[in-house]
Amino acid sequence: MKERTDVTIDRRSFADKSTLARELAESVADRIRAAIAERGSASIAVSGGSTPGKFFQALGKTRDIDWEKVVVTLVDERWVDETSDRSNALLVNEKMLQGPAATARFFPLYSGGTEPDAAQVAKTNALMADLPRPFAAVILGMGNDGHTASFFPGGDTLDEALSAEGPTLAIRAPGAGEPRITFTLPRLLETDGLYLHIEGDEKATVLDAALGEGAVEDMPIRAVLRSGAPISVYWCP
Ligand SMILES: O=C(O)[C@H](O)[C@@H](O)[C@H](O)[C@H](O)COP(=O)(O)O
Repeated sequence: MKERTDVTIDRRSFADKSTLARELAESVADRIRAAIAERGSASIAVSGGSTPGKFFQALGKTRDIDWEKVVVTLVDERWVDETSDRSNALLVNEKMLQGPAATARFFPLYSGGTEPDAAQVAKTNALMADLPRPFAAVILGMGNDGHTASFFPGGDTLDEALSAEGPTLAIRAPGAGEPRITFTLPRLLETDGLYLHIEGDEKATVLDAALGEGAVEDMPIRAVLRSGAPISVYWCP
């Protein structure tokens, strides 16, 4: 397993958060432009949380992208509406979909109500039927417990999340706070470019542990790292 991950993981280190944000935005912008040139449109799926704000701002300011042909969605979402400061959609709207990127379309994962029950998830999945496929870029984050997207240790639908076509499903986990909705792993791997954006020494240590031996259930990001899909890790202190 180690040999296989070594050849597919490209680890890049940057001096600081601003440099990382700029370089990641440039790489994702290249993917978006290439997808539009090849397929006429582009979709990207981004992570929420505390890490990606600067990257969102850098990407959203990029002028030489035909943003009207771009659909932005999230790899996962907390089941809260956009008035909540826990909303990943709110973060994307405030940080990325301003200025040049304001003409992009945003496909939310949250579809209303207090619980992601079957009817609500079906609504989200119906919307995602219009998402350009494959993704031009998928940008993952990682928690210190080894989760990525909403693939949490102890997640009640973790097995399905890592194997089903989806495109999305509900998941609840002790470490997740609210109930969540997440794209499934097979669907996230349908991408021209797969990125992992992490910052700080603690997360570098967590990634090293995830690259070692151990169960996927303990650190679900292992499912991504062991998938054989090429992944670019963007890290800075
Ligand atoms: O909604 C979310 O919480 C995310 O999409 C999640 O998967 C995130 O990427 C990690 O939890 C890292 O979060 P931080 O950037 O806050 O450390």
